[in-house]
Amino acid sequence: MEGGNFVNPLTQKIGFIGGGNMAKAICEGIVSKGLVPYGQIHVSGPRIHNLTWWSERGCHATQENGSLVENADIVFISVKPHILHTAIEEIKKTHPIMHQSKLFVSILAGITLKQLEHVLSEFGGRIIRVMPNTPMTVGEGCTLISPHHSATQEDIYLVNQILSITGTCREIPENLINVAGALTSSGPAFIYMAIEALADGAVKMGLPRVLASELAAQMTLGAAKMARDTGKHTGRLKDEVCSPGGTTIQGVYALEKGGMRAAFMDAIENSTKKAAEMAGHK
Ligand SMILES: NC(=O)C1=CN([C@@H]2O[C@H](COP(=O)(O)OP(=O)(O)OC[C@H]3O[C@@H](n4cnc5c(N)ncnc54)[C@H](O)[C@@H]3O)[C@@H](O)[C@H]2O)C=CC1
Ligand SMILES: O=C(O)[C@@H]1CCC=N1
Repeated sequence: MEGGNFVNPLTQKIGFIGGGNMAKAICEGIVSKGLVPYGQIHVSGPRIHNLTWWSERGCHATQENGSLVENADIVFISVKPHILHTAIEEIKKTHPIMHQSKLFVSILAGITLKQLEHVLSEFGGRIIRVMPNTPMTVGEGCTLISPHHSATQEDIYLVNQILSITGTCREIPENLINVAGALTSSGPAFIYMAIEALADGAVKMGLPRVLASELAAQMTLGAAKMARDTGKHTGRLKDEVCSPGGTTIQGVYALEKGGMRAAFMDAIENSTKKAAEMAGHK
């Protein structure tokens, strides 16, 4: 699903168990597009003073994961994967029974639908596993979604609606979510490193830092749009930049000599393997 211009605001209350980087990115993305106001967003975390980012904006913050789940219609589980059990146990302690069936959306790397089903079984809720990325803060997210069989068509539509307003949202078989997530969710870190390294090179050659960083980011944005929108193979786009005996091919040679392609491939392999390890699969 692609984000469109017309926004039909949601009436549902959206909750986040864990108010860290990724939860903030989703919150910023959906509020800035007008899908929900801050006042319709709930968040929980172990220390209330760590939730000031949320309360300052008018979101409802609580230290109790149980009351968060009770108050929200859709619950994004957005803690670190190793905190999942603790966070869910905290709900059970204060709210062993939920009076309404909830929609749980896990953004946890590695954790499978089977594991989520097991952990959340007592709540009888519907479950969707997603893999978002932080660029949704600026409306250019790339989210993957793998619904559990407990999720209804309405649930899937709703979660698609929420996540596609901040970029794209693509349904994917669960067996591909670790590798696709390595590309889309970890990938931004790899690209930031590339942007930083390119800017460093320009600084080394005398360009002021601020200008180098700004130009590197804008250039990357343009190159990404070319790769996405022209329909041309990236190899052809590269060839169109490389004049015979020109400047660019000298840089291409340096990257090939430095093993740039193999390094990026290794990065995706390592991140994919780590996601499987997090689920307990070696
Ligand atoms: N950061 C990213 O780019 C992406 C992260 N994810 C996933 O999102 C999840 C969160 O990652 P980040 O936001 O980066 O981490 P983070 O460390 O910024 O956020 C985690 C939050 O959980 C809170 N927390 C800790 N214990 C808790 C508990 N018992 N109950 C409720 N909240 C608790 C922490 O105070 C913190 O605010 C992870 O599972 C990660 O795999 C997925 C895609 C991208
Ligand atoms: O590094 C991580 O584990 C998380 C999941 C994908 C992006 N950040």
